[in-house]
Amino acid sequence: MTDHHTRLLREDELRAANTLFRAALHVKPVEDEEWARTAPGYQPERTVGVFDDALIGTARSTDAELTVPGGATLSSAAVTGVGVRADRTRRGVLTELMRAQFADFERRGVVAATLWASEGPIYGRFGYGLATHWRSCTVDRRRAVLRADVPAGGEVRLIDADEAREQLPGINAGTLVRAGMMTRAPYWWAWHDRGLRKGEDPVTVAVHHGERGPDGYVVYRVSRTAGGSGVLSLEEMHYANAGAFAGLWRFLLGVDLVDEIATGCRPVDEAVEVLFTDPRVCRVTGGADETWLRLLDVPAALAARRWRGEPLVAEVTDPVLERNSGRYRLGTGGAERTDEPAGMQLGVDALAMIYLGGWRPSALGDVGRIRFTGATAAAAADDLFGAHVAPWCGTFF
Ligand SMILES: CC(=O)SCCNC(=O)CCNC(=O)[C@H](O)C(C)(C)COP(=O)(O)OP(=O)(O)OC[C@H]1O[C@@H](n2cnc3c(N)ncnc32)[C@H](O)[C@@H]1OP(=O)(O)O
Repeated sequence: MTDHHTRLLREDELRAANTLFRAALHVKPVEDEEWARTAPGYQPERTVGVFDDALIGTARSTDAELTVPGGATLSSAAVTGVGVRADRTRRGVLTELMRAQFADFERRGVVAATLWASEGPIYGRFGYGLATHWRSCTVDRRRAVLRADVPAGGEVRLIDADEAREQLPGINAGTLVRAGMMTRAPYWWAWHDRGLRKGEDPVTVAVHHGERGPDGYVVYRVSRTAGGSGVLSLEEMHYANAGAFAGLWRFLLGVDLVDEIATGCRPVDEAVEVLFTDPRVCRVTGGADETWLRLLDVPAALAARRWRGEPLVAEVTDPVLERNSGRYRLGTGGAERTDEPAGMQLGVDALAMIYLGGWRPSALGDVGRIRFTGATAAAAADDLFGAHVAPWCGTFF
């Protein structure tokens, strides 16, 4: 790119960035009242802009801690709000935004970045890899009968938007048990609060109380057609334990005037159908990629996660952040740089795909994304990177 400059935006420029982003998504600008509710969702010093004679591109992030296999967390950035003016696309503005963000993340010691991609081909070239997935189901509520062995769960109580603002951050923080889950900054909760207070259908928040207090919640809307059939759409369900999961489902099945419960974006291995005497009352309705992950500091990321099985040397190539390229010995003792010969060779985007356990390394080997040397390397990599639980973020940003 020529004739441009890139910098962090000032507070009085954030609304223009929001308008630009919305226009890039073909959505009209927010009104004044809505902007007052939107602005608190912008973390200061985290919105980048590219200018020529005006603002032509923007991207922002919020700080988060990302859970990795084994339960440790990484300092991370949740990237969103990426947009380039329609008359300035395909001339390197996004590339410049990514460069500026990566430089800022490096300065601040951020180890990983995640995002929800609007389109699949955009972010791989910058080293992001598709790391987590979701699936959605519809439960036929009138036919659904819980099995006798499903835990009873505790009491479920409705709370209003003010109580939700106060209580949900604490409850959510106790539920981040899966790899791929992230802490939510106050800026994220400001955005969530806005969502609770707008829209045609009322939003309901219900909290589960277990033996040790609040340990899960659901956020949902119910829409009813003129013919009278009702659909309960789950916007969020988070729980810290099996009792809360069962207790929340028991509550949802009891909500009146509902024919179907649409789960929204859930973990691919969440055993919803197994709750019911007839698993077929739960129909899988969709699935897609959830978050993309960029490992910005590969040595720190590899050192943080748990490894199982026999050691293996991985040779990583990172054309964008060259400092990450090199060989790493991975094993139960940890991860460290080495000169030993490699058993697997892969790009940093493929490393991001397998890092949280969302893909088997051997499956990526089958399609040419990872090269293995030696008869046992693929199986060893599957053991090393294997996760017992499917990674899932569960936070939209
Ligand atoms: C995390 C989020 O916020 S997701 C939301 C992302 N934003 C949107 O989808 C809004 C609509 N789209 C846009 O604003 C822009 O088209 C962007 C941000 C996706 C891309 O911005 P651009 O400035 O055009 O990207 P840039 O010119 O740097 O492209 C770099 C490369 O990516 C490719 N590329 C960029 N966008 C796309 C795309 N949507 N599909 C396929 N390839 C793409 C370009 O062709 C280019 O490839 P090349 O280097 O081989 O020529």
